[in-house]
Amino acid sequence: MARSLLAGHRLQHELESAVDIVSRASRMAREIQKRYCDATQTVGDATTLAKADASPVTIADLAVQALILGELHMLFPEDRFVAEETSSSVQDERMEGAIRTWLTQYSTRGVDERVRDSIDLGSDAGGCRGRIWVLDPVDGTKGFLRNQQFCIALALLVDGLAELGVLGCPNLSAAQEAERIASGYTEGIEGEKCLTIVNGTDGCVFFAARGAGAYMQSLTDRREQALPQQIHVNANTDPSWAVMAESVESGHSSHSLTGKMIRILGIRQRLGVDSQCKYGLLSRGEACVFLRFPRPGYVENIWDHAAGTVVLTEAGGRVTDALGGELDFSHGRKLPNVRGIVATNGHMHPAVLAAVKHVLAEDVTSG
Ligand SMILES: Nc1ncnc2c1ncn2[C@@H]1O[C@H](COP(=O)(O)O)[C@@H](OP(=O)(O)O)[C@H]1O
Ligand SMILES: [Mg+2]
Repeated sequence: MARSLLAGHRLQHELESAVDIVSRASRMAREIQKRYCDATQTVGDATTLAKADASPVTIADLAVQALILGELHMLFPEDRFVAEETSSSVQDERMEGAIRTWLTQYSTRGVDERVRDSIDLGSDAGGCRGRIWVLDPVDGTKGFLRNQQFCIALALLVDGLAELGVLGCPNLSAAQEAERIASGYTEGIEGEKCLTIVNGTDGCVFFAARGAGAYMQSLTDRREQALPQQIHVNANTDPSWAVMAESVESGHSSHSLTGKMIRILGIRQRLGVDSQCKYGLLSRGEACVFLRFPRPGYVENIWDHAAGTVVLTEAGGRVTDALGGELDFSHGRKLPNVRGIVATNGHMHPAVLAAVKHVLAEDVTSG
């Protein structure tokens, strides 16, 4: 696995451990999803509750956070953690018991007795000093509840710099071309295709270390199919071939703005995918552009981009804000002063930034 690929790398042990833990957490989350979620969005009562911001939080978020932070803390006791959930979302003893049952099956290091403590390890303020693991336990919670794509995203910051990134994508097949189908997630204009991805049977995990490349391996139990392979962005600059990935949820990213941007570029294929799976898709060459434009005033969380940024950058791509500035994960739990996320295969970055700038300027004038 990561062992042979990164032999001698100074963060080899960290990356190997992270890939192992995220892979187990991904299998666990997929099993929880299979059990509780269906395509009609009916979700078992015991698994869903509303946080103050009304986003759905499931047993999966909490169990994944407890598993990953609990195990990393045992391995690297001096390290700090920034993660999305807190133990205040563990409603009652029954829910805690359910989480513990899942951990007993998927943890190899016995974190099951300390569910709440493990979850609350993730409350660090972040910043520019020391080693900080950054976790989104279930990124794309809405996709999870629709029984579609979601992702377990883990990064390691060292003195504010994102050094490692791991993306566990339980429903994204490791096959180079994930099966796509037409989707009504957004309305395109005539001649535009709006697509989404069909759940695969194996799932995959992406991982990267700064300076050492990006890799992907299948989450299948079949060892011969689980060998890691190095991945690269595609070299495409032809818009007629290009695919733009974006959020399924228009509340997370304006489909109207991204539509205007791709029309300037001449891109005709839009791919709606939840979570940081989008960074993975660009990293293995299946999409050229990922655009994200939340409502003005929305401030991004570092756990929504840190892992994806390392993977895509190491695969040869670029990630910036709408003005072309690098994302800076050293300011705490948030990414302040970032308007829009622009990720590309690198080759298309200048053209995409120009189109983004044009549309945003028009938006301000008309707005
Ligand atoms: N109003 C909003 N605008 C932009 N992003 C939002 C949002 N509400 C939630 N999000 C973020 O968008 C992420 C999902 O992005 P995507 O649409 O690409 O799947 C969510 O991650 P979680 O699902 O981990 O909460 C959450 O952090
Ligand atoms: Mg998220």
